[in-house]
Amino acid sequence: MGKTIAQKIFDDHRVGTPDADVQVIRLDAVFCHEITTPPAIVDLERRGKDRVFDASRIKVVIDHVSPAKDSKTALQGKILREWARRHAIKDFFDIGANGVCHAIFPEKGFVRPGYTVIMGDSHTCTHGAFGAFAAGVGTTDLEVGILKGVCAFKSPETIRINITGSLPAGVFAKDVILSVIGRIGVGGATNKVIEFAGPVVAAMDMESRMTLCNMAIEAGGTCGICEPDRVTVDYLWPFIKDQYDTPEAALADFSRYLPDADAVYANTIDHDVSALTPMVTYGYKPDNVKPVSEMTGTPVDQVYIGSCTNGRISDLRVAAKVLEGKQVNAGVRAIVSPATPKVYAQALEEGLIKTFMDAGVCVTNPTCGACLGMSNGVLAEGEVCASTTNRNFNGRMGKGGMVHLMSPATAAASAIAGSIANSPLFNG
Ligand SMILES: CC(C)[C@H](C(=O)O)[C@@H](O)C(=O)O
Ligand code: SF4
Repeated sequence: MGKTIAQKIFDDHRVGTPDADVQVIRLDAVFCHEITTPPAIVDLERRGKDRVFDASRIKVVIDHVSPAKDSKTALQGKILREWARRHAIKDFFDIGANGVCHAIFPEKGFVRPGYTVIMGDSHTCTHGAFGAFAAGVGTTDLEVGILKGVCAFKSPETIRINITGSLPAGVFAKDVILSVIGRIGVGGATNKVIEFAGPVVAAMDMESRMTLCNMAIEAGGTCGICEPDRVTVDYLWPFIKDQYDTPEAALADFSRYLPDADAVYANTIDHDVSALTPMVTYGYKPDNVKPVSEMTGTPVDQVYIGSCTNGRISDLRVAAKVLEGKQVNAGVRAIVSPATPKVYAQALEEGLIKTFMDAGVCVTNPTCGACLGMSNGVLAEGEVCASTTNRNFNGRMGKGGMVHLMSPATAAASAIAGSIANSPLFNG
């Protein structure tokens, strides 16, 4: 019987019985940030188990509230910092070098096709864009992962979503994933892996694939996975060139993880995007999705462009293209948070930061901050935010605040209009 990508990865990493419903797998990497790792560290210390399975496989960042905004967040950073130092964890990214976890770890080349990765963060699914199995876990699993380098998962069932047709101009990966979630619902992939495939995904760059996989969890998915291909190899080449003679050799190696033609899926969905228009959410669930044209004119108080979904350089380029020579509406405050220092530096070099500043946008340091309503742009009661993030839960960006999820192009256009608006990049 043929196998899916996740099944092949599990086959490579399984410790113990292959047929068990719950399978224990070896971990290639454990990622950590300052919100969920400190409780695991404190508990491990309390139990006399302050050890790590392999310091070189643990990657750590302070990203959610950075710089610290109060004594509580300062303490979270301190616990993580001291732990990383104590265990000689080399890959630790602190103020000045830190960025949003799901942007900075791929950028550093920490994720490879076939890898298994866990993190105490629900959007760990992002890393599946590289053909890896990457899942968010709770404190107990994180502790076991840190200590022993293994994690238990139910045998992965997979939904295959073939993105077919061709993407119209001005319609982006964010619109695709919003339309997919709108179609299958917030529970549509519960406890399943989503394989994103088809010609549209094959034509996407790695950043767009990360945007797709990032929101797999918003449909309940454990992980979103893309097939490793030449695009994956080219992105990773600087990090793997010592391991392989040629990119072709790397590709041949990674193709071990391609799904078999007769792989067995829980469900296969063909999702044609040829007639897709820019999408936006309207309620408090990520599957409350409509075309932007049906929400045009909805007033917004704040526009936020950033996060692990859409804070990468390609996102900033699109936003800057829309904002070039324009002004942010007087009734709106607009915030851009480049996701990593590298993204920030690149945006500076390309003049994107100047474009944002000239338009009246506030550019912050790389951090999650506003995305989860913790700092750098928290909404007041009753306020509305047009946002490139991934969650529109009630109060997500501030108690009593409303969030509309959209692409960077739509967010930038909404900043200019002062209300939800289609970008001029889309001429539908
Ligand atoms: C803080 C962390 C636990 C949380 C998550 O797991 O997703 C955060 O990143 C979020 O997006 O809400
Ligand atoms: S940017 Fe937002 S969604 Fe992503 S990890 Fe940070 S808080 Fe979570």
